Amino acid sequence: ISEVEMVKADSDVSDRLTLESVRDSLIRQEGSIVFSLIERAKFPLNAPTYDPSYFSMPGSYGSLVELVVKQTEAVQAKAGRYENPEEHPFFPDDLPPSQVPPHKYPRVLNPAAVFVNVNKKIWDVYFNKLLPLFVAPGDDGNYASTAARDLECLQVLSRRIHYGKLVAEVKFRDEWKHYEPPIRARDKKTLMDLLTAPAVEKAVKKRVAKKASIFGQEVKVGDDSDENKGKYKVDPAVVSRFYGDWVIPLTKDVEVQYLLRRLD
Ligand SMILES: C=C(O[C@@H]1C=C(C(=O)O)C=C[C@H]1O)C(=O)O
Repeated sequence: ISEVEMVKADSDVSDRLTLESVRDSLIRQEGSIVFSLIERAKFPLNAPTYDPSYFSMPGSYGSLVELVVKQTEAVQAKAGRYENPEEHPFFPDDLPPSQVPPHKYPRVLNPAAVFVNVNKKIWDVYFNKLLPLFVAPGDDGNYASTAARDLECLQVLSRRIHYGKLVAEVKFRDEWKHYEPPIRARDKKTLMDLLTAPAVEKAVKKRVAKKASIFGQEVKVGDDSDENKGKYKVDPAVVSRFYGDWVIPLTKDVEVQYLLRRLD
């Protein structure tokens, strides 16, 4: 493929970038998030996964979940994962460089987008606010599998929340005349008001609750009893509240942070 075709393909991608296409992607990602939470909820809390004193090995990894996340990110960094502007590591310091030939990702975002990473906050919110609400208390010893499920949840949440960069980019392109003055004035409040769509947020919260109730219901064959009605693998109300309290606000935080750098 020639350089000219490459460039053309690139501009096609940014031409296709619309608020609708970005919102469609966010809707699809809801399914991945709900499924990942359901997978994690197959295990109880398994507190030793998060306890730095549970194990020790050379190098300072902290807890088992930190070991799994740091080492997995190191492997994935070598495989080129973080060259993709849609991927964000939880432990960006000391990551090894990519070992694979560079892929030419379409340049859609302002290059300053790389400085926006809210994964520290996502880590804190996931382990301290969300996890205790949707997993059963207890310990079944499956710590490695538990950490693997946590990593999956963290990665899909991070992807969704950092999609705020793309959301902000389309909103800026559609209405740059409105966005430019508050960006120059570093007026976060006005930016937040401009990018907020209350009706969309309300629909998102309703839809994720519905997805959690559909994807997480017990499916029985040959049993007409209502015994399992209303029993879900992950409580739809918890998912909806988590979206409203954290996922949406963090996405908007990413949007504002990105917009503040949009004219750099
Ligand atoms: C993502 C968007 O921006 C804001 C954040 C939303 C979200 O995180 O779901 C929804 C609506 C907006 O308030 C959007 O407009 O779609």
